[in-house]
Amino acid sequence: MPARFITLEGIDGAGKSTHLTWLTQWLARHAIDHIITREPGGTPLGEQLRALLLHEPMHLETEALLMFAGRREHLHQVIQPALAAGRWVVSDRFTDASFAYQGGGRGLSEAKLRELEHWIGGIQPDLTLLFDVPLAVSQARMASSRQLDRFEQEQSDFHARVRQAYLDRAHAYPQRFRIIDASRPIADIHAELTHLMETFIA
Ligand SMILES: Nc1ncnc2c1ncn2[C@@H]1O[C@H](COP(=O)(O)OP(=O)(O)OP(=O)(O)O)[C@@H](O)[C@H]1O
Ligand SMILES: Cc1cn([C@H]2C[C@H](O)[C@@H](COP(=O)(O)O)O2)c(=O)[nH]c1=O
Repeated sequence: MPARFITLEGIDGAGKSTHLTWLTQWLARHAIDHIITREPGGTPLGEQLRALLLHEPMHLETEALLMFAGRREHLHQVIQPALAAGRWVVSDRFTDASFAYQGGGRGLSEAKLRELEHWIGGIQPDLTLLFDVPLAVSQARMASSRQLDRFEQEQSDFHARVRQAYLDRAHAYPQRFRIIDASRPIADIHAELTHLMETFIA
């Protein structure tokens, strides 16, 4: 089976981390050699950029450039070598997050985002799991979590635009996106993921 590149996306508090744990166990049960990584982050430099991006105020274009700078390094150091070695890569967020947050959320033009994507030689995931929840659900989940970062602290209209941008991308790229209603009980979501992953590897 060729190595596959899978990404997990969704607004903050949608449940990505919860389902990433499940997916890691599913891959291990199927003896699929894989790595788990994340954005922003995934490399030592990327993790330093993550700390800045999540906590330091900055211009929108600086934010977008740093997201893509970290992604360039991530592709070069981690993602492409793993795929070339036959290992699956699962990334907690990737380029779709820039289109959703810097594009939909903050209003950076799609043309600029596409240019950055092209510039770093961005690849497309084979499968993108979009965990979709209404805002009220994500906000209730975030309320019970740790200290909120710069993105999580944004107003609800920001998160509404991010959600809509994700859904628009999912509809624009139906061949790789799967929209998962993540407002359901965790067991129901994992049953759907089981079916989805079995179909994906068939
Ligand atoms: N389907 C669900 N039903 C009920 N609670 C859930 C569900 N999914 C996740 N949760 C809970 O919601 C909280 C947030 O989940 P999680 O950390 O997985 O979200 P996340 O999308 O990864 O957030 P972030 O990206 O901000 O880390 C956790 O307490 C988790 O247990
Ligand atoms: C890759 C990427 C991420 N973001 C934002 C989205 C989240 O609010 C944070 C990361 O936090 P998480 O708990 O790891 O989900 O970063 C972004 O705005 N643009 C991006 O390209």
